[in-house]
Amino acid sequence: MPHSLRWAGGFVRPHRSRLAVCVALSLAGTGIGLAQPWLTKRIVDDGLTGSDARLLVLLTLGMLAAGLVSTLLSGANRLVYTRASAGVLFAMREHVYGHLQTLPPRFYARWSAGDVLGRLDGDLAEVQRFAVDAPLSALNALLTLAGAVALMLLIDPALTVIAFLLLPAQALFLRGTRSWVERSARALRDSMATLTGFFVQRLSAMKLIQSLGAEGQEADRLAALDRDCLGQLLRQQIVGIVTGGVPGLLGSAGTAAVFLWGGLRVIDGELSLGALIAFSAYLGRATGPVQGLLGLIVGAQRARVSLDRLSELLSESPAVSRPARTVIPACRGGALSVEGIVFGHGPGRPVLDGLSLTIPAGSKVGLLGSSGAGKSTLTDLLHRHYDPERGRITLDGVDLRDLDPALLRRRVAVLGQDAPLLPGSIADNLRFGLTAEESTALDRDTLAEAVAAAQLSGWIAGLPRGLDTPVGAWASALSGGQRQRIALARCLLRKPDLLILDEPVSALDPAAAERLIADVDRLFAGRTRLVISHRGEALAGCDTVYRLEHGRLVPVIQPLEAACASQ
Ligand SMILES: Nc1ncnc2c1ncn2[C@@H]1O[C@H](COP(=O)(O)OP(=O)(O)OP(=O)(O)O)[C@@H](O)[C@H]1O
Repeated sequence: MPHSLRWAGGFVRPHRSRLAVCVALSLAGTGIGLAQPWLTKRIVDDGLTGSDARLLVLLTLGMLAAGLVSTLLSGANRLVYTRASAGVLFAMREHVYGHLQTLPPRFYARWSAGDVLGRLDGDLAEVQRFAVDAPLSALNALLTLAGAVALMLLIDPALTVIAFLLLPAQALFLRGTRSWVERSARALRDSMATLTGFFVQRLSAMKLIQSLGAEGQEADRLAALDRDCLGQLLRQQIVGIVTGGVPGLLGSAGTAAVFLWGGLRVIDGELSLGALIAFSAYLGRATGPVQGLLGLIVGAQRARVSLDRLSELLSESPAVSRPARTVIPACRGGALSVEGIVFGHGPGRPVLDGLSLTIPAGSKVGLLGSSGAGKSTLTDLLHRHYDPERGRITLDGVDLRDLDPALLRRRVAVLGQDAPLLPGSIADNLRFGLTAEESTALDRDTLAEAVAAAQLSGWIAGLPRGLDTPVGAWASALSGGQRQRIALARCLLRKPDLLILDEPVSALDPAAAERLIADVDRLFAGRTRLVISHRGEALAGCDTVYRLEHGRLVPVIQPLEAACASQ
């Protein structure tokens, strides 16, 4: 927790001056607010009782002016506060998203999108609220309380002691409910994350749900999740009612005691009526800050749960580290050398076990392997999502560990089987990943050339907005072949030294597959290519073909058709 609080504090610090302005504005507002009961006392005791009409007018005008200034101050305060608190939230979110971008595919295989989203959204907001609001509210409450208590002491010290006699009991009660509050907050957060996860998964699998006629079951599943979430919400409300209600009741008991004791003293003539009215008004002013301070105890307990949930996300570490000093390769031919690498997804279970592979610059090498043999794992290592446990991989003679990962991924392009696109236009997808300068330098003619080379010109010419046609949120309006070809054009624009084709034709019919491979061979002729596929047509024309077996590569010497058929 202290570590997590320090983490949250780091985002609040840059907004210190804005928050100080908020404190100053709210203190000024509080000061003006505190003058009001005093004005009331003067109106009752001096204006009314003393029958002084001129003083009465002056005091009521003073009250009006105080109200106006207080409204202006509170408006300005809200604007400055929103700027600071939104700034903190966005900075925290950018930090967590930045961290998520460093995590390996293994993380995304293990964590559900809903769970990550729940932490990125609800938990971050909870922490931000607490990190910004707690110090402000505590300071505000303490100062308001100090002002109100000072004035209450001035009016009647004994009555002040009576008013706050039950305060320790209120604080002790809230400390005692801590684990209950934390359990209910965590259960609610988990339940909401499950609901978010449900929508994320189901929306992307809607076609499958419809094709399997599973709409009814899915509606039932959602209703069950809703019921669980409702149960947690009600539980949270009960926690809120109890943790707010019991201290509130104790506070009311204090107020009742003030009226009883103070009233008796007014009857005995030991206290003026105006003094009791002013005292009770200050007590009213003090009740808010007291409840606010007590509420902070519960807020801290809830924020602790969210901080813990965020810490779990932030403690996930990247699988690879950036080199202390990056090496710039002397040449850029795309020669690849894999030297006896060992790698597994869990301890003692190597997927690649002493695998070696040499691809001379400019050659085309094929790779066969049954499902689960480790082909995608090898691709992930070549793109440095992971480092081998033993052995090394070099590109143009430089260990991948010594290359800037961003530069490596520019030089090694992967054309995978599902070619995902991002929301935006076709042109946006083609430019995706280029730096701002590269993107600006990329004119429409170059884009059109890449599109023509990837055999997309005819299709794009028929689209109403050409290259600016949006591909849709999940690009589901495009065929697998169209997505593949957009991805191919994108690869072309990046001019990689090594192109890895990981099951590039699995979504295509044989004729389309043959055309795509012929186009790749034409467009990337002379560049280094590693083609991973079960299909003979993808491996045709390879200089060498290997089979991945038991974590190692063996050269395929039999004819390709026979080798593919045996997969
Ligand atoms: N994130 C992961 N965590 C644990 N095990 C994993 C993970 N990713 C892959 N594996 C396991 O590693 C082995 C190799 O998987 P990989 O995806 O590399 O195989 P593949 O040859 O590409 O298979 P396919 O042709 O079916 O895509 C499999 O047994 C797989 O279950």
